[in-house]
Order: sequence, then structure tokens, then C-alpha cells
Amino acid sequence: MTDSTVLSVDDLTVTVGTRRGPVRAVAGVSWQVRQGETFALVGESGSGKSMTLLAATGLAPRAATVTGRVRLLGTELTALPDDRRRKVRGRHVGFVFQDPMTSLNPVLPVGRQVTEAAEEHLGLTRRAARDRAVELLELVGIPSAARRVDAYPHQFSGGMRQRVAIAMALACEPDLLIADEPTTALDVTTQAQIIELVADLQARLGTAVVWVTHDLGVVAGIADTVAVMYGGRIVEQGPVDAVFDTPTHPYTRALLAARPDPSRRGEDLVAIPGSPPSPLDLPPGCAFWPRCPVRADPRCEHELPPLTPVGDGHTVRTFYRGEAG
Ligand SMILES: Nc1ncnc2c1ncn2[C@@H]1O[C@H](COP(=O)(O)OP(=O)(O)OP(=O)(O)O)[C@@H](O)[C@H]1O
Repeated sequence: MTDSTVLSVDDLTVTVGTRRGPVRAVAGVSWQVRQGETFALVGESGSGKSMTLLAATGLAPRAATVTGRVRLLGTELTALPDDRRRKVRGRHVGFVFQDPMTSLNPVLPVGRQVTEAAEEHLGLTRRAARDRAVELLELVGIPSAARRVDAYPHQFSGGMRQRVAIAMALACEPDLLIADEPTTALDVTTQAQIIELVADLQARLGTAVVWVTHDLGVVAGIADTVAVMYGGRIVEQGPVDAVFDTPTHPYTRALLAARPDPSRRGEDLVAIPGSPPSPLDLPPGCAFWPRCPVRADPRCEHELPPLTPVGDGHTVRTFYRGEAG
């Protein structure tokens, strides 16, 4: 861990007790994000992206057992009692979710909501909080912010509501912004505006960003580092250029092949045949084996491949070492 490390996740495992038995949602996941860096977590639905972030920030459901170590700005979050962890998280981490209404209260004016956390964590007075709310709404590009500070969430469009949610997430000047599929529910133009807004704010404020997405196009555009998750594990991780230029895990290669590419408009997409594994019934070896078009090594079926370095900061969990790229 270097001095500029904001969040460091070490061997994180999350098992959720369900009526059908324990579900191992996340298994032995490790990664770090540094100041000003954008770290992208990608993978199909159910691969464990959201649970990784919830557990890393102490928000896993009650039924979950979390092991491993998480440090935020050098403080070991996993060792803190709940109330202290809540305080540290509230002060240093901002969250933006897919649906802005997850964070917004429909019956409170947006200005009050934007600075509620700042009032608690930074001790702002009501008057200073209102000024700060206007400032934050201007920062995220809400037109006529001074007037709209008293408006309610339903008086904003979806894209504007997401801007309000971003303003709210930034109110305590967090060191880390967690953006969990914040553009999925928006139309393409608004998506691009929100992505640009976060990148611009990050450049100005130096915030570290963890961006959860299914969209590899977004990753290519904004991330410095990417981790690809499958069946609760990171199967490939590294600098975005390295992972995109020389993808090594057959799953990463399949995801990249399936991605819509504007330069290949008109061509059929290659969907990955089959569906992700049930976390109740994970294969003993590589979780991608049942869908893998390569099946390069007989060990893949029964033996979990170790995470192996294949380049500078680029690691992969596969026995496959075939032609890359
Ligand atoms: N509260 C819960 N109780 C039981 N199992 C859960 C719970 N939340 C998530 N899971 C299981 O944990 C696994 C990982 O879920 P998670 O939401 O982290 O995936 P994801 O990659 O974020 O998917 P998506 O892209 O759809 O949000 C899934 O198999 C899911 O069924």
C-alpha cells in the first residue's frame, strides 16, 4: 500500500446465508485504488461487483459473513465498530447508484438533502449548508441552482436527478466516490454527460473513483485500472490498456468480443453462450469452465487456477497462456 492509496481491499470474501444454503458471493478479492485514480469493476450480472463494494464499505447485508481486510486512508475499516465505521464512511466515501431515487428522499427539497450529510459530518449550520447546496448544484451543472435548491426530486429529469445524487455524494468532499452503474438507467446522451461530469469533477477534486459497470466502452473511456469479475472472483486485473490490448482470460476475451464497437457497426455481436454460474453451485475449478470456448488445460475443470502475473500490474486467474489480444 502506498501513501496515495485511498482504499485497499485484501482477500475479501462474502458469504450470504440464504434459505437454500450459503451463497459465496465474493471469494478472495484484492484490489486497491489510489488518489485520483479510476478503478473499474466489470462483469456480468451476479458476478459479485456490488457485494464487493458493499462489503468493502461495511454495508453488506446482515445475513452476510465478511472476511478479509479493508483499509480506507490507512484506517482498517474491518476492525472498527459499526458506529465508527459509519462515521468514517460518511465522511470519506460518496455513493452514486443506478437509480438516483435510492439516495433521494421524494418529500424533501433537494438542497436540504444535498447537504444533510455535510451538516452531520462537517458541522455546517443550516444557512451555510444552503449556500453550500447551491454551490454543489452549480458544480454538477444544475441550471439556475439558486432557484432550484428548493425544488423536489420529481421536478427534475432522470439525468438531472443523477446530477443531484452526485452533488449529494460530493457534499463532504469525499476521498472516494463509488459509482455503481450510475448511467445504466439513462439515455445515451445523458449517460455521456454524466460520465463526462464525473471525470471532470475527479480531475478538479482529485477524488478516487470506483466505477461498477457492465459496459466495457465506459471502462475504456474513463478507467485507469480494471478488474474483471466472474463467479465472485477477480479473473483478470490490470491497467486498462494492458487488459484491453492483451486480454488473457477467456472470459475477458469473450466479454471484449461481445462488446458493441462503434467501428464494427452493422456486424453481429458475439454473445457469450450459456449463463453465469449459480453461486449455490459453483464449479470446483475455473467458474467459467462450463462456458469456456477454449478449455485449454485439463486442470481448468477441477482445479482453481492461481492468480498469476502476466505483465506489469496485470494478473490473471487462468491456466490458459495462449495467444493474447
Ligand atoms: N442479499 C442477498 N442475499 C443473498 N444473496 C445475495 C444477496 N445479494 C446478492 N446476492 C448474491 O450474490 C451474488 C453477487 O451479487 P452482486 O449483486 O454483487 O452481483 P453484481 O455483479 O453486482 O450484479 P449486477 O450487475 O446485477 O448488480 C449474486 O449471485 C447474488 O444472487
